Amino acid sequence: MSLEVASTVVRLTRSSSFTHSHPKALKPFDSGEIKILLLENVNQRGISLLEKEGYQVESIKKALPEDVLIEKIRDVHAIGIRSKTKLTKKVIQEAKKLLVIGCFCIGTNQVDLEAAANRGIAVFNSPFSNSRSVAELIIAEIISLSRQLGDRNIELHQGNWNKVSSQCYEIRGKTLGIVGYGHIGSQLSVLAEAMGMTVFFHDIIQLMPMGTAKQVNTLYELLERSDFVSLHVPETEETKNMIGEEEIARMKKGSYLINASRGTIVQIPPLIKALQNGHLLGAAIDVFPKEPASNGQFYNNELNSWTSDLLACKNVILTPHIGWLFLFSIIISDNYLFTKLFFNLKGGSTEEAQYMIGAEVGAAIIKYINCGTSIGAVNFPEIDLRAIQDTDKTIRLLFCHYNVPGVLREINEILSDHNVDKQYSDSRGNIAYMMADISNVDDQDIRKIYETVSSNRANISTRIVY
Ligand SMILES: NC(=O)c1ccc[n+]([C@@H]2O[C@H](COP(=O)([O-])OP(=O)(O)OC[C@H]3O[C@@H](n4cnc5c(N)ncnc54)[C@H](O)[C@@H]3O)[C@@H](O)[C@H]2O)c1
Ligand SMILES: O=C(O)[C@H](O)COP(=O)(O)O
Repeated sequence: MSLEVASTVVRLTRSSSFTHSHPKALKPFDSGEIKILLLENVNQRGISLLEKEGYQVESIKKALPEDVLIEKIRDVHAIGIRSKTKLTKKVIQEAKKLLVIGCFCIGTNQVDLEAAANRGIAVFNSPFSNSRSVAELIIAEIISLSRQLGDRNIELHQGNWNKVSSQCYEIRGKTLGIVGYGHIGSQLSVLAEAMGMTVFFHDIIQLMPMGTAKQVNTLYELLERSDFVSLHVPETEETKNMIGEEEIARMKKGSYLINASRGTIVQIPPLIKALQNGHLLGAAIDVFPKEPASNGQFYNNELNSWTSDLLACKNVILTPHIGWLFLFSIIISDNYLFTKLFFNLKGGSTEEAQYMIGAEVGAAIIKYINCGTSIGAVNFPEIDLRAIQDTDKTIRLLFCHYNVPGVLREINEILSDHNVDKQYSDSRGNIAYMMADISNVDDQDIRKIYETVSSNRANISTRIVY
């Protein structure tokens, strides 16, 4: 079998018995050939799962610059990233062997999802493994802002005893406005109500409120009614620059803004102005338009031109995109509140969230490579079939193609000499994906099926697992 075919073929472990039918454990045709690149310090759980499959796994702790990424991605069948790695159309076009992208996080805005789908590359993420951790951080920030904890902490670390109660409040009875009432927003809603807050939320879809929370019709209505505004929308064309001068002006005088969603949602210069002139009493910002690729002394005006102005504002909590992490301790750096995080080895939510993400996304990558299962993909038709039983000579054809009329008839004509045990097909936009389990296929027929299907006019990618 040629390398080209081999790399698109996965072998099933065959059982010796026909009488006791069991699902076949799928194994890569030559697992040593499946190369996986993991970036941005993916959790060990994910690494171990992939290594256990026999894949060649390279794990790098940071995000890579585009030129290095392009060099590396050419050679791999799967890539695992987090929020910093930009998989643009340009990068994806270079990824000639890539089958699957695993986002070991919630957000998928860093990937050109359409470009990936057009190349037959499925993208998976972990939609809610870290939602609770973000919601808990927001509660900590609401209390910290309300009591000016960040500033008091900085002052005392500098030897300055400044016991004040002016403009420090309880959060009980205050109003929280949540923009984006998905996994995180709704968790936050429950926690905030338990702390005695009144919750309003705004979302583009009608959603069932948790507890006694109320959905409001417009963003402006939410901004005008809330003492605290917390943003939990994904980055989309509609949410970019969502909170600017006009929106901040609509916020109540003396209110607070919290952003742990994406750095492009809030325009920082008008926020700085509102903090300087006292319209807002404080802000907590976890995400920034530009973020460094790795840890280090990178948070300065070179990164974002307004950084020093933001650092100079009172009652501003700045954290390095750690919404999902468990806030373990707070220390002071030279001139601003800097949160130092420790992975909580005694069972804090950090380890839990990252372990769950590693397990979930790692498993999705394996199932896609070995079985073709695309359930949970964010850019791709979602299909699966029952496991192949241990009958001999059954293969699974995985055919990703453009959604054009007549293609399935053409493919089924190719398969008509064989017995199609089961078949499933679905489409999403112009991309369609078909899975077919075909029994009684001889070894030489596998190549023939692969070659005829992959040369179909609508072919994007064809794989066979057996
Ligand atoms: N800081 C962090 O470490 C961290 C961690 C996890 C997630 N995030 C970010 O938080 C975002 C939200 O996460 P989630 O899991 O709650 O997502 P989700 O998809 O469950 O919920 C997002 C909600 O926003 C709504 N929405 C979309 N566009 C909107 C708009 N224009 N106006 C109002 N509502 C809109 C959606 O309908 C949905 O209900 C993620 O996309 C990610 O970017 C950040
Ligand atoms: O999208 C997410 O899950 C968060 O923004 C966290 O991203 P990270 O894994 O890069 O920290």
